Amino acid sequence: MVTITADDMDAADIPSGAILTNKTLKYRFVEKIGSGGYGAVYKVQLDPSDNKEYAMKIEKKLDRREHSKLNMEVHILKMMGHKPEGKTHFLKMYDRGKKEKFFFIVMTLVGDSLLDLKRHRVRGVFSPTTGVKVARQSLEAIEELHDCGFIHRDIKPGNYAIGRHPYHCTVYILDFGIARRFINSGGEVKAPRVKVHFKGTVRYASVNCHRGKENGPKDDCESWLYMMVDLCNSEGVPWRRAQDREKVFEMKEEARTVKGKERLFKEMALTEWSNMIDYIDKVGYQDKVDYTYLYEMLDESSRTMHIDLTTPYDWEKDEKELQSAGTERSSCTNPSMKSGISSSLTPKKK
Ligand SMILES: Nc1ncnc2c1ncn2[C@@H]1O[C@H](COP(=O)(O)OP(=O)(O)OP(=O)(O)O)[C@@H](O)[C@H]1O
Repeated sequence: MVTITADDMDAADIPSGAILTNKTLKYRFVEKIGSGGYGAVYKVQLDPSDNKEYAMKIEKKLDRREHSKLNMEVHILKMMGHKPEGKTHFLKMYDRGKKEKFFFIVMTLVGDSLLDLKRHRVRGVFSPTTGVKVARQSLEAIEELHDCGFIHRDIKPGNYAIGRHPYHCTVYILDFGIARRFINSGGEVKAPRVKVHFKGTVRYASVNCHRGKENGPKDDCESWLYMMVDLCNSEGVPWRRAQDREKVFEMKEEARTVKGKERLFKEMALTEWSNMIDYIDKVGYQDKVDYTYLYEMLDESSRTMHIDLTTPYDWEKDEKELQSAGTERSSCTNPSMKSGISSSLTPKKK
Protein backbone atom coordinates (compact mmCIF):
# COMPACT_ATOMS: atom_id res chain seq x y z
CA MET A 1 0.00 0.00 0.00
CA VAL A 2 1.28 3.51 -0.85
CA THR A 3 1.68 5.77 2.17
CA ILE A 4 0.59 9.38 1.63
CA THR A 5 2.72 11.68 3.70
CA ALA A 6 1.06 14.77 5.16
CA ASP A 7 4.37 16.38 6.08
CA ASP A 8 4.65 18.61 2.99
CA MET A 9 0.95 19.17 2.38
CA ASP A 10 -1.16 22.30 2.81
CA ALA A 11 -2.85 22.57 6.21
CA ALA A 12 -6.40 22.55 4.89
CA ASP A 13 -6.13 19.68 2.36
CA ILE A 14 -4.88 16.60 4.17
CA PRO A 15 -6.75 13.47 3.00
CA SER A 16 -7.91 10.60 5.20
CA GLY A 17 -5.22 7.97 5.56
CA ALA A 18 -2.30 10.42 5.20
CA ILE A 19 0.52 10.01 7.71
CA LEU A 20 2.30 12.78 9.60
CA THR A 21 5.57 11.96 11.32
CA ASN A 22 6.76 13.84 14.40
CA LYS A 23 10.01 12.54 15.89
CA THR A 24 9.23 8.95 16.90
CA LEU A 25 5.44 9.26 16.51
CA LYS A 26 3.26 8.77 13.47
CA TYR A 27 -0.30 10.12 13.13
CA ARG A 28 -2.86 8.82 10.67
CA PHE A 29 -5.50 11.32 9.51
CA VAL A 30 -9.05 10.03 9.96
CA GLU A 31 -11.17 13.01 8.86
CA LYS A 32 -11.38 16.79 8.79
CA ILE A 33 -13.54 18.22 11.61
CA GLY A 34 -13.51 21.87 10.66
CA SER A 35 -11.52 24.54 8.90
CA GLY A 36 -11.08 28.27 8.78
CA GLY A 37 -8.74 30.94 7.46
CA TYR A 38 -6.03 29.77 9.87
CA GLY A 39 -5.96 26.08 8.77
CA ALA A 40 -7.99 23.12 9.97
CA VAL A 41 -8.79 20.67 12.77
CA TYR A 42 -8.57 16.93 12.03
CA LYS A 43 -9.44 13.74 13.82
CA VAL A 44 -6.27 11.62 13.95
CA GLN A 45 -5.04 8.32 15.39
CA LEU A 46 -1.59 7.17 16.33
CA ASP A 47 -0.03 4.69 13.92
CA PRO A 48 0.09 1.98 15.19
CA SER A 49 -3.11 2.87 16.98
CA ASP A 50 -3.41 3.01 20.77
CA ASN A 51 -7.20 2.70 20.25
CA LYS A 52 -7.68 6.39 20.95
CA GLU A 53 -8.61 9.30 18.73
CA TYR A 54 -7.08 12.75 19.02
CA ALA A 55 -7.69 16.19 17.55
CA MET A 56 -4.91 17.79 15.52
CA LYS A 57 -5.16 21.53 15.03
CA ILE A 58 -3.10 22.74 12.11
CA GLU A 59 -2.19 26.32 11.34
CA LYS A 60 -0.78 27.44 8.00
CA LYS A 61 2.57 29.18 8.12
CA LEU A 62 2.23 32.65 6.66
CA ASP A 63 5.17 34.57 5.19
CA ARG A 64 4.25 37.63 7.17
CA ARG A 65 3.94 35.70 10.43
CA GLU A 66 7.12 34.17 11.86
CA HIS A 67 5.46 32.71 14.92
CA SER A 68 2.43 30.54 15.18
CA LYS A 69 -0.80 31.87 16.65
CA LEU A 70 -0.97 28.38 18.09
CA ASN A 71 1.79 29.51 20.47
CA MET A 72 -0.76 31.00 22.83
CA GLU A 73 -2.82 27.80 22.69
CA VAL A 74 0.31 25.76 23.44
CA HIS A 75 1.27 28.04 26.32
CA ILE A 76 -2.17 27.93 27.93
CA LEU A 77 -2.76 24.19 27.46
CA LYS A 78 0.72 23.46 28.85
CA MET A 79 -0.01 25.60 31.90
CA MET A 80 -3.26 23.74 32.53
CA GLY A 81 -1.78 20.34 31.69
CA HIS A 82 -1.13 19.21 35.26
CA LYS A 83 -4.83 18.92 36.07
CA PRO A 84 -6.34 15.43 35.80
CA GLU A 85 -8.86 14.82 33.02
CA GLY A 86 -12.39 15.28 34.31
CA LYS A 87 -11.21 17.80 36.94
CA THR A 88 -10.66 20.69 34.59
CA HIS A 89 -12.40 22.50 31.76
CA PHE A 90 -9.18 22.50 29.68
CA LEU A 91 -8.11 19.95 27.10
CA LYS A 92 -4.88 17.97 27.34
CA MET A 93 -2.17 18.74 24.80
CA TYR A 94 -0.23 15.59 23.87
CA ASP A 95 2.18 16.75 21.20
CA ARG A 96 3.12 19.66 18.99
CA GLY A 97 5.46 20.39 16.13
CA LYS A 98 6.00 22.19 12.84
CA LYS A 99 6.32 21.10 9.22
CA GLU A 100 7.36 22.96 6.13
CA LYS A 101 3.97 24.60 5.57
CA PHE A 102 2.23 24.42 8.97
CA PHE A 103 2.37 24.28 12.76
CA PHE A 104 0.30 21.71 14.64
CA ILE A 105 -0.79 20.57 18.09
CA VAL A 106 -2.31 17.25 19.11
CA MET A 107 -4.91 17.45 21.86
CA THR A 108 -7.92 15.71 23.38
CA LEU A 109 -10.69 15.10 20.86
CA VAL A 110 -13.92 16.57 22.15
CA GLY A 111 -17.55 16.14 21.08
CA ASP A 112 -20.12 18.68 19.89
CA SER A 113 -19.70 22.37 20.59
CA LEU A 114 -22.36 24.23 22.59
CA LEU A 115 -23.37 25.80 19.27
CA ASP A 116 -23.98 22.36 17.70
CA LEU A 117 -25.84 21.14 20.79
CA LYS A 118 -28.09 24.19 20.85
CA ARG A 119 -28.83 23.82 17.13
CA HIS A 120 -29.88 20.21 17.67
CA ARG A 121 -32.60 21.29 20.13
CA VAL A 122 -36.13 21.47 18.76
CA ARG A 123 -36.66 25.06 20.02
CA GLY A 124 -33.02 25.96 19.48
CA VAL A 125 -32.36 26.45 23.20
CA PHE A 126 -31.23 24.41 26.17
CA SER A 127 -33.70 23.32 28.85
CA PRO A 128 -33.50 25.51 32.00
CA THR A 129 -31.61 22.73 33.86
CA THR A 130 -29.02 22.27 31.13
CA GLY A 131 -28.79 26.04 30.79
CA VAL A 132 -27.91 26.63 34.42
CA LYS A 133 -25.45 23.71 34.57
CA VAL A 134 -23.73 24.84 31.36
CA ALA A 135 -23.63 28.41 32.71
CA ARG A 136 -21.79 27.21 35.79
CA GLN A 137 -19.29 25.04 33.95
CA SER A 138 -18.52 27.61 31.27
CA LEU A 139 -17.96 30.24 33.97
CA GLU A 140 -15.70 27.87 35.92
CA ALA A 141 -13.59 27.52 32.75
CA ILE A 142 -13.28 31.30 32.52
CA GLU A 143 -12.36 31.54 36.20
CA GLU A 144 -9.64 28.89 35.74
CA LEU A 145 -8.17 30.88 32.84
CA HIS A 146 -8.31 34.18 34.72
CA ASP A 147 -6.67 32.58 37.75
CA CYS A 148 -3.66 31.91 35.50
CA GLY A 149 -3.51 35.54 34.36
CA PHE A 150 -5.12 35.21 30.90
CA ILE A 151 -8.32 36.48 29.33
CA HIS A 152 -9.94 34.63 26.42
CA ARG A 153 -11.48 37.51 24.42
CA ASP A 154 -13.66 35.27 22.23
CA ILE A 155 -16.14 33.61 24.57
CA LYS A 156 -18.97 32.16 22.43
CA PRO A 157 -20.92 28.86 22.07
CA GLY A 158 -18.60 27.63 19.27
CA ASN A 159 -15.63 27.91 21.61
CA TYR A 160 -16.98 25.45 24.17
CA ALA A 161 -17.54 21.73 23.60
CA ILE A 162 -18.54 18.72 25.65
CA GLY A 163 -16.13 15.85 26.20
CA ARG A 164 -16.49 12.42 24.63
CA HIS A 165 -17.69 9.57 26.81
CA PRO A 166 -17.11 9.33 29.84
CA TYR A 167 -16.54 13.12 29.96
CA HIS A 168 -19.71 13.99 28.05
CA CYS A 169 -21.03 16.04 30.97
CA THR A 170 -17.93 18.19 31.16
CA VAL A 171 -17.87 21.43 29.23
CA TYR A 172 -14.42 22.33 27.80
CA ILE A 173 -13.20 25.72 26.69
CA LEU A 174 -11.45 25.88 23.29
CA ASP A 175 -9.47 28.18 21.04
CA PHE A 176 -7.03 30.53 22.72
CA GLY A 177 -5.93 32.13 19.44
CA ILE A 178 -6.65 35.67 20.65
CA ALA A 179 -6.21 35.15 24.40
CA ARG A 180 -4.09 37.78 26.17
CA ARG A 181 -2.07 37.90 29.35
CA PHE A 182 -3.51 40.61 31.61
CA ILE A 183 -1.06 40.10 34.49
CA ASN A 184 2.55 41.26 34.13
CA SER A 185 5.68 39.41 35.29
CA GLY A 186 5.38 41.12 38.67
CA GLY A 187 1.94 39.60 39.17
CA GLU A 188 0.12 42.93 38.75
CA VAL A 189 -2.63 43.79 36.28
CA LYS A 190 -1.05 45.37 33.18
CA ALA A 191 -1.74 49.07 32.69
CA PRO A 192 -4.61 49.48 30.21
CA ARG A 193 -3.68 50.61 26.69
CA VAL A 194 -5.27 53.88 25.62
CA LYS A 195 -6.80 52.55 22.40
CA VAL A 196 -7.49 48.92 21.55
CA HIS A 197 -8.59 47.48 18.21
CA PHE A 198 -11.77 45.44 18.15
CA LYS A 199 -11.07 41.72 18.64
CA GLY A 200 -13.44 38.79 18.94
CA THR A 201 -17.01 38.20 17.77
CA VAL A 202 -19.37 41.18 17.46
CA ARG A 203 -22.41 39.36 18.85
CA TYR A 204 -20.69 38.47 22.14
CA ALA A 205 -18.27 41.39 22.48
CA SER A 206 -18.45 43.44 25.68
CA VAL A 207 -19.48 47.09 25.53
CA ASN A 208 -15.89 48.04 26.47
CA CYS A 209 -14.68 46.13 23.45
CA HIS A 210 -17.07 48.18 21.25
CA ARG A 211 -15.72 51.34 22.88
CA GLY A 212 -12.12 50.41 22.00
CA LYS A 213 -11.19 50.11 25.68
CA GLU A 214 -8.79 47.59 27.17
CA ASN A 215 -10.49 44.31 28.02
CA GLY A 216 -10.04 42.56 31.34
CA PRO A 217 -11.54 39.53 33.11
CA LYS A 218 -14.91 41.23 33.48
CA ASP A 219 -15.27 41.47 29.69
CA ASP A 220 -15.07 37.66 29.33
CA CYS A 221 -17.86 37.49 31.95
CA GLU A 222 -19.99 39.92 29.96
CA SER A 223 -19.49 37.80 26.80
CA TRP A 224 -20.37 34.72 28.87
CA LEU A 225 -23.63 36.37 29.91
CA TYR A 226 -24.59 37.17 26.29
CA MET A 227 -23.68 33.59 25.35
CA MET A 228 -25.99 32.24 28.05
CA VAL A 229 -28.84 34.44 26.75
CA ASP A 230 -28.30 32.92 23.30
CA LEU A 231 -28.30 29.40 24.72
CA CYS A 232 -31.34 29.79 26.99
CA ASN A 233 -33.64 32.27 25.24
CA SER A 234 -35.40 31.03 22.13
CA GLU A 235 -35.19 34.52 20.62
CA GLY A 236 -31.47 34.79 21.40
CA VAL A 237 -29.84 38.14 22.03
CA PRO A 238 -31.91 41.04 20.61
CA TRP A 239 -29.01 42.17 18.36
CA ARG A 240 -28.60 38.77 16.69
CA ARG A 241 -29.75 40.08 13.30
CA ALA A 242 -28.06 43.48 13.46
CA GLN A 243 -25.28 43.68 10.87
CA ASP A 244 -23.62 46.87 11.87
CA ARG A 245 -21.20 46.92 14.83
CA GLU A 246 -22.44 50.36 15.95
CA LYS A 247 -26.05 49.14 15.94
CA VAL A 248 -25.09 46.10 18.02
CA PHE A 249 -23.37 48.40 20.52
CA GLU A 250 -26.48 50.61 20.74
CA MET A 251 -28.69 47.57 21.31
CA LYS A 252 -26.37 46.28 24.05
CA GLU A 253 -26.72 49.64 25.79
CA GLU A 254 -30.53 49.51 25.42
CA ALA A 255 -30.48 46.04 26.99
CA ARG A 256 -29.42 47.70 30.27
CA THR A 257 -32.79 49.48 30.70
CA VAL A 258 -35.62 47.87 32.71
CA LYS A 259 -37.50 46.96 29.51
CA GLY A 260 -34.25 45.86 27.87
CA LYS A 261 -33.50 43.42 30.67
CA GLU A 262 -37.03 42.01 30.54
CA ARG A 263 -36.47 41.28 26.88
CA LEU A 264 -32.89 40.04 27.28
CA PHE A 265 -33.72 37.58 30.07
CA LYS A 266 -37.23 36.74 28.85
CA GLU A 267 -37.03 32.98 29.44
CA MET A 268 -34.50 33.17 32.28
CA ALA A 269 -34.59 34.12 35.97
CA LEU A 270 -34.98 37.88 35.50
CA THR A 271 -33.89 39.12 38.95
CA GLU A 272 -30.77 36.98 39.20
CA TRP A 273 -29.56 37.59 35.63
CA SER A 274 -30.29 41.32 36.02
CA ASN A 275 -28.20 41.28 39.20
CA MET A 276 -25.40 39.57 37.27
CA ILE A 277 -25.33 42.07 34.41
CA ASP A 278 -25.51 44.98 36.89
CA TYR A 279 -22.65 43.47 38.87
CA ILE A 280 -20.48 42.83 35.78
CA ASP A 281 -21.10 46.41 34.59
CA LYS A 282 -19.78 47.75 37.92
CA VAL A 283 -16.54 45.73 37.83
CA GLY A 284 -13.58 47.73 36.50
CA TYR A 285 -10.78 46.57 34.17
CA GLN A 286 -8.33 46.12 37.06
CA ASP A 287 -10.84 44.52 39.47
CA LYS A 288 -11.00 40.89 40.45
CA VAL A 289 -14.31 39.30 39.47
CA ASP A 290 -16.30 37.91 42.41
CA TYR A 291 -17.14 34.54 40.82
CA THR A 292 -18.66 33.34 44.10
CA TYR A 293 -21.32 36.01 43.72
CA LEU A 294 -22.04 34.88 40.15
CA TYR A 295 -22.26 31.20 41.23
CA GLU A 296 -24.60 32.23 44.05
CA MET A 297 -26.80 34.04 41.56
CA LEU A 298 -26.86 30.91 39.36
CA ASP A 299 -27.88 28.82 42.39
CA GLU A 300 -30.53 31.38 43.23
CA SER A 301 -31.79 31.28 39.63
CA SER A 302 -32.13 27.47 39.91
CA ARG A 303 -34.33 27.90 42.96
CA THR A 304 -36.42 30.63 41.30
CA MET A 305 -36.93 28.46 38.22
CA HIS A 306 -37.57 25.31 40.35
CA ILE A 307 -34.75 23.53 38.59
CA ASP A 308 -33.81 20.01 39.65
CA LEU A 309 -30.05 19.89 39.11
CA THR A 310 -30.04 16.09 39.06
CA THR A 311 -31.99 16.08 35.77
CA PRO A 312 -29.74 14.87 32.93
CA TYR A 313 -28.23 17.23 30.39
CA ASP A 314 -30.33 17.62 27.22
CA TRP A 315 -27.81 15.59 25.18
CA GLU A 316 -27.91 12.73 27.74
CA LYS A 317 -31.67 12.60 27.34
CA ASP A 318 -31.31 12.53 23.56
CA GLU A 319 -28.96 9.57 23.87
CA LYS A 320 -31.37 7.85 26.21
CA GLU A 321 -34.28 8.43 23.89
CA LEU A 322 -32.25 6.84 21.13
CA GLN A 323 -31.55 3.86 23.31
CA SER A 324 -35.21 3.96 24.56
CA ALA A 325 -34.05 3.24 28.05
CA GLY A 326 -32.73 4.77 31.24
CA THR A 327 -33.88 6.79 34.20
CA GLU A 328 -34.25 10.53 34.52
CA ARG A 329 -31.16 10.88 36.73
CA SER A 330 -27.95 12.23 35.35
CA SER A 331 -25.54 9.39 34.69
CA CYS A 332 -22.27 11.25 34.49
CA THR A 333 -19.96 12.91 36.91
CA ASN A 334 -18.98 16.52 36.59
CA PRO A 335 -15.58 18.06 37.11
CA SER A 336 -15.10 18.91 40.74
CA MET A 337 -13.37 22.23 40.59
CA LYS A 338 -13.70 23.29 44.19
CA SER A 339 -13.21 21.37 47.43
CA GLY A 340 -14.20 18.02 46.00
CA ILE A 341 -17.80 19.07 45.52
CA SER A 342 -19.40 18.27 42.20
CA SER A 343 -19.99 21.95 41.66
CA SER A 344 -22.08 21.68 38.55
CA LEU A 345 -24.52 19.30 40.11
CA THR A 346 -24.66 20.22 43.75
CA PRO A 347 -26.66 23.29 44.62
CA LYS A 348 -25.18 25.25 47.52
CA LYS A 349 -27.24 25.03 50.70
CA LYS A 350 -28.19 28.37 52.26
N1 LIG B 1 -10.06 19.38 20.37
C1 LIG B 1 -11.05 19.34 19.49
N2 LIG B 1 -11.76 18.20 19.33
C2 LIG B 1 -12.79 18.17 18.43
N3 LIG B 1 -13.18 19.20 17.68
C3 LIG B 1 -12.49 20.36 17.80
C4 LIG B 1 -11.39 20.49 18.70
N4 LIG B 1 -10.91 21.76 18.59
C5 LIG B 1 -11.67 22.37 17.68
N5 LIG B 1 -12.62 21.54 17.21
C6 LIG B 1 -13.65 21.83 16.20
O1 LIG B 1 -13.01 22.14 14.99
C7 LIG B 1 -13.71 23.18 14.31
C8 LIG B 1 -12.74 24.29 14.00
O2 LIG B 1 -12.33 24.84 15.23
P1 LIG B 1 -11.62 26.21 15.46
O3 LIG B 1 -11.86 26.69 16.84
O4 LIG B 1 -10.22 26.08 15.13
O5 LIG B 1 -12.24 27.14 14.37
P2 LIG B 1 -13.68 27.82 14.29
O6 LIG B 1 -14.41 27.68 15.60
O7 LIG B 1 -14.37 27.29 13.09
O8 LIG B 1 -13.18 29.25 14.03
P3 LIG B 1 -13.34 30.56 14.87
O9 LIG B 1 -13.29 30.21 16.35
O10 LIG B 1 -12.16 31.35 14.43
O11 LIG B 1 -14.67 31.12 14.47
C9 LIG B 1 -14.86 23.58 15.21
O12 LIG B 1 -16.03 22.92 14.76
C10 LIG B 1 -14.47 23.07 16.57
O13 LIG B 1 -15.60 22.72 17.36
